[in-house]
Amino acid sequence: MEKLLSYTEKLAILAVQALIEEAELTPKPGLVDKESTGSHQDMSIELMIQSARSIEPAFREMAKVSYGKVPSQDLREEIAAIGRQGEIDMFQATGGVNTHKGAIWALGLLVSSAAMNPGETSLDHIAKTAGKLASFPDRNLTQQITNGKRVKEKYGVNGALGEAQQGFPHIRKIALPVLNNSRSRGIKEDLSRLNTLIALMSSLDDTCILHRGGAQSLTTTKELASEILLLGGVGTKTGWKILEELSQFLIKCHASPGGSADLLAATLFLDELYKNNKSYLWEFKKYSLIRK
Ligand SMILES: CC(C)(COP(=O)(O)OP(=O)(O)OC[C@H]1O[C@@H](n2cnc3c(N)ncnc32)[C@H](O)[C@@H]1O)[C@@H](O)C(=O)NCCC(=O)NCCS
Ligand SMILES: Nc1ncnc2c1ncn2[C@@H]1O[C@H](COP(=O)(O)OP(=O)(O)OP(=O)(O)O)[C@@H](O)[C@H]1O
Repeated sequence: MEKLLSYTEKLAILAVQALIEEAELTPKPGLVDKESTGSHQDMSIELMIQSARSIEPAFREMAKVSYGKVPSQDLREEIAAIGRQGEIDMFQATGGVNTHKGAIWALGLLVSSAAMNPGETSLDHIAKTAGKLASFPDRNLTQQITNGKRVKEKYGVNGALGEAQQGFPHIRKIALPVLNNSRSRGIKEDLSRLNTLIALMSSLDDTCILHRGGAQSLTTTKELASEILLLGGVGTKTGWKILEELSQFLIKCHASPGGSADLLAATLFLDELYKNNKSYLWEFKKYSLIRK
């Protein structure tokens, strides 16, 4: 019982920590960071941190109800109800500002999956299990029109729901490989994380960008982000110059890569989870040996 509580509690702490680390990563184009509020007039770094902390009880609850289970319709509905309460807590903490709706969705599913698979070190498996859970229908879905729904229909993109249902391919195939590759090339941690965000932005059909800036903003964002990667990343002089251009561009069209920011936070969560689960397994083996 003690082990169960400490593992699920830890998942919630790791998720909040990932959100805070994403918010604090500076600079980030169009997003709230320690030096700028990007394209967001109603947010600040303090608000982002307050918001992240307000979601911890929801993550803890999601982890608790998911522990040792497998994806099912019942669990999908339980997690959705907790997620919706998490959104209410977030809006209460921020005075009605949407700081982390997309993040609650992505991280909530991944926290649930990590709890379903205690000690699992295959991040692929964790992301795909989260995808299976997200694929059960949301039978309590409200008819409320969201920005995401509006642009998904208009531009025919998958958005946050599709990304999750496919098992988070942008995290598995782009973000985690870029993060690890940047680190192994000796690039500083902050720049490695920034390269990861840029890689996500070069490919994601981010409904946040679409709804504020339209199709041309998304195309230009992807082009500039791809150019940074082709130039060797943000650590190069020319890559950094294009990063500045990308930031100015996003601010000019009031657009923000909120979906990529959510997936960066989710990537940082999985990266820490991997380290945690490796030592969790080791502790578990040690404990079994002592018992024997
Ligand atoms: C699926 C969600 C995100 C609603 O999505 P919708 O498309 O209606 O868009 P909405 O504009 O409300 O929010 C979308 C947010 O997702 C992020 N996002 C945008 N594009 C993408 C993308 N391509 N991939 C991932 N995330 C994205 C952004 O942060 C954006 O703000 C979610 O809020 C939801 O359905 N919640 C119900 C509660 C639930 O089921 N929770 C379960 C797990 S917590
Ligand atoms: N550092 C960050 N800065 C800004 N947004 C972030 C950050 N990290 C994550 N996000 C995500 O971006 C989303 C907010 O984007 P946005 O303000 O465009 O949403 P909206 O409420 O749909 O739009 P609008 O404010 O135009 O009505 C949040 O759901 C959140 O998950």
